[in-house]
Amino acid sequence: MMSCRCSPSPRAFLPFLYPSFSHSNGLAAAVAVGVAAKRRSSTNHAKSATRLNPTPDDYSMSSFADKAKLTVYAGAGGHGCIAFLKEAYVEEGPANGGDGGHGGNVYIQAVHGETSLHKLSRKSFVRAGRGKHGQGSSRGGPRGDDVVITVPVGTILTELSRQDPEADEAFYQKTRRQQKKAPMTQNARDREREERQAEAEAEANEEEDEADDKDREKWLLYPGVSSSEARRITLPPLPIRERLFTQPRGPLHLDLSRPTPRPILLAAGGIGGLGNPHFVSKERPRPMFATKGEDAMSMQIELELKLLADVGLVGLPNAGKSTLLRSLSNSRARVGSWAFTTLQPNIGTVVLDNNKGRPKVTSFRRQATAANPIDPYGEDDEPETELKLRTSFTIADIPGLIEGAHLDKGLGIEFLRHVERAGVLAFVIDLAAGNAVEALKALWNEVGLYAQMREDEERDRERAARIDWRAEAGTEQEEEALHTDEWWPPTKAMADYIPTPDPTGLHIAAKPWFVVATKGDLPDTQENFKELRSYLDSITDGIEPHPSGVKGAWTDNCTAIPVSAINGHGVDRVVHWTVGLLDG
Ligand SMILES: Nc1nc2c(ncn2[C@@H]2O[C@H](COP(=O)(O)OP(=O)(O)OP(=O)(O)O)[C@@H](O)[C@H]2O)c(=O)[nH]1
Ligand SMILES: [Mg+2]
Repeated sequence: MMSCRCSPSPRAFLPFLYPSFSHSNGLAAAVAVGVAAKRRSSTNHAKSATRLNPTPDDYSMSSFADKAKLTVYAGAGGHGCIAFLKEAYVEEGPANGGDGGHGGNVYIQAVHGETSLHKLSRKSFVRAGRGKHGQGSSRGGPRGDDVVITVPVGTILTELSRQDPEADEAFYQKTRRQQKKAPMTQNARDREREERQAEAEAEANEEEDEADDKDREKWLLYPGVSSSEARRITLPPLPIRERLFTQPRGPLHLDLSRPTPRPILLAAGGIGGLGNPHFVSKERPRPMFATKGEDAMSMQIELELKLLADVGLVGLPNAGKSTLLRSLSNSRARVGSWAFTTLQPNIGTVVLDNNKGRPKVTSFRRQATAANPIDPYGEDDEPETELKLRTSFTIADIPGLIEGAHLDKGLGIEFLRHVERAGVLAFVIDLAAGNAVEALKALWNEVGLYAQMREDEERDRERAARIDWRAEAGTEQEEEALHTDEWWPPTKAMADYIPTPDPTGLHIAAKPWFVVATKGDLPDTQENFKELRSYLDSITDGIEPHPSGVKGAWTDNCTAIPVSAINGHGVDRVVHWTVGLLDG
């Protein structure tokens, strides 16, 4: 049996959270001195294992991945069929080849319940089903199966590149038409030009042949047709057809920060080919050809998950973040008395009234109204919202930051992107591990540098998006397409649009924040706390600048809450304070 290493009374652990005990009670003071003598580090692993002071192997393992790169393939269309009715006494039956089925689509949907991209990160591609070929007796091929990629809420999709045979074809046809028009505008009197025209025509003829060959590739001929017969067959012009679903224009950038009620189309399936009955005419009662199905389009995408928690815990390694998360929620985050115990982010849910003694906190959150549930393309910046009673909030605990994290020291600052979207930041500072003010400044410095880096990246991305590579950009066709295409909002005319950049770092520094001064049970921490609190007061009063140095940052009410997470003391104040900040 394990010996009880717990102090019999909480007083010994709380020299300043409950200062009256340590001063009025001589015994408690003596115990506190004893504890101080035993303490080598600021950690507390000399106590018996409890839920808040677990053994390092008492944690729930979760597979977590926050990035995935995938190639998505839409389904290709099935080929049309060349068939004729065969019946007794009907010698040459009419054409009855069925059409090919359309290819399946690839969709993406953000859902609650998914928490990680780990399943997708193990895949390199996602493929929708291809349309089946048409068959005789006018049997059309069934459509290919659609695929829905489900991702956690908070995923950002960025399109890296795409191969779209239909867009390539449209581009090719367009350049062909332009080349055909060009000779007509030649000046007939200019001999030199005439010569060049002749040359151009010869070239054009060659190209025409090539084009014919290209068009021929899109046809299927009856297998019984010999090659000499095949050459003699005159094929009708290729029918102009549209995909069943309109392919959204690229490059896509979707911020799935809310659940999407319906899947969003990423890659539209190819069109199925036409069976031979479509080409029956007076002159050609038995067409020996059908069209092939369209090749599938493919797209390379990058998925990046930014966890969507209401509160983000930021702290140095070993500060006590995971213990705090455990004390606030049912989380089973790993706790250990060494740096970098936490290697992957943990999310915990704080239930506001769990009927287990936590005082009921009434809080309201804004959420999109049912009438205006989601705008997946981020066009609608200010969706209509309604107030809903908040029953819980979520906290993200991430690996500890060290000084120089922006230089990729420690685990780097990659994980900060998970707290970047949090409504409130809570800086967890170990009162027993050196000067708390210095620790807070160091943390804010790293957060500020990270914010700058992200803003630079974002600006580069926007700049790249401003270059419109499409062939039809700014032309009549584009205008037309914009009006007929209801699904996809018009692309922003970016060339003359220069976004006014936010002051550097402000998107994080503008968030409300507070400090959780933890390990308050350890002795000699009171002075440190006092200094921290007076520093925070002077920030609120405008005497000291914001610790990140960013101008215009949030300094409305900077405070520090002393807690002893390991004993669960003071954590209710953290809940109340957080809710106050979240409600704004
Ligand atoms: N005395 C005391 N010890 C604490 C308290 N909170 C955490 N600890 C101890 O501090 C050590 C580190 O705690 P963790 O919660 O793992 O710290 P962390 O910030 O998550 O660490 P990393 O994940 O490595 O960044 C553990 O040994 C805890 O038992 C506290 O309030 N009082
Ligand atoms: Mg941890």
